[in-house]
Amino acid sequence: MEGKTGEEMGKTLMTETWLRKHRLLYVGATRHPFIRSIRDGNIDLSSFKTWLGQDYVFVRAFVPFVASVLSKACKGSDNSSNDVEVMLGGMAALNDEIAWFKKEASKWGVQLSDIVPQKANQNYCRFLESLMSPEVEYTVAITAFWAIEAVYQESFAHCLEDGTKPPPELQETCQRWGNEGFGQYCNALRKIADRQLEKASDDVITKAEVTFLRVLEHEVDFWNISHGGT
Ligand SMILES: Cc1ncc(CNC=O)c(N)n1
Repeated sequence: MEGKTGEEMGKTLMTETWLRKHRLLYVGATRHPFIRSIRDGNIDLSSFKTWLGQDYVFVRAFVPFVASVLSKACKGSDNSSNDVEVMLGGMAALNDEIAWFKKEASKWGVQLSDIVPQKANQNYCRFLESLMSPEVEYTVAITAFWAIEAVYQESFAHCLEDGTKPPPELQETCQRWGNEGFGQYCNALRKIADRQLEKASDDVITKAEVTFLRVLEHEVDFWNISHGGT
């Protein structure tokens, strides 16, 4: 064992522990009926349009959240230059994503300026705002960031697996979050979160775990919007 790092010895990282412990909720967030209906090709297109408009609102609120995590990274850790680069890549992708939402909305006849955020969306955005407070530790914020991205990555990658038949007009959506590059980006965020969690106090670890669970719950509620939730 001498000279080996924890990872080489197969030490279980915190995110792995949580994904096992909270498996049911994680599966609920990543295998939601909305995602299943895309994967199986029987999605009702009005649900898709609802999701599109609501997600645009969410993504706009997500940008300042990402900026706040990036700002915390600059202040904190010794590995900050790696962390900042990973997140800057995420910011660039968000710029592209907002342009994509506009293009997609016009394709589907969704008027983005008319979107009224639904209750679950408002709650999720308010939660993001609470995480932007300077009192929220970098470790807690990066855990939330990873979880938010990972849910979308895993959900849409699921729609691209062999034997699935997402409608051709939704392929691009699935690719956007289900592609390999986005998967690698999520892994990079996860590594940062695990590294931070390894050196965190019990108190911060507990806060991060609660935050992780809140993200999963908000994601489930968000998917529910497209199925007529409010
Ligand atoms: C509700 C929700 N969660 C996560 C994402 C993925 N992050 C950025 O696009 C998203 N677009 N929407």
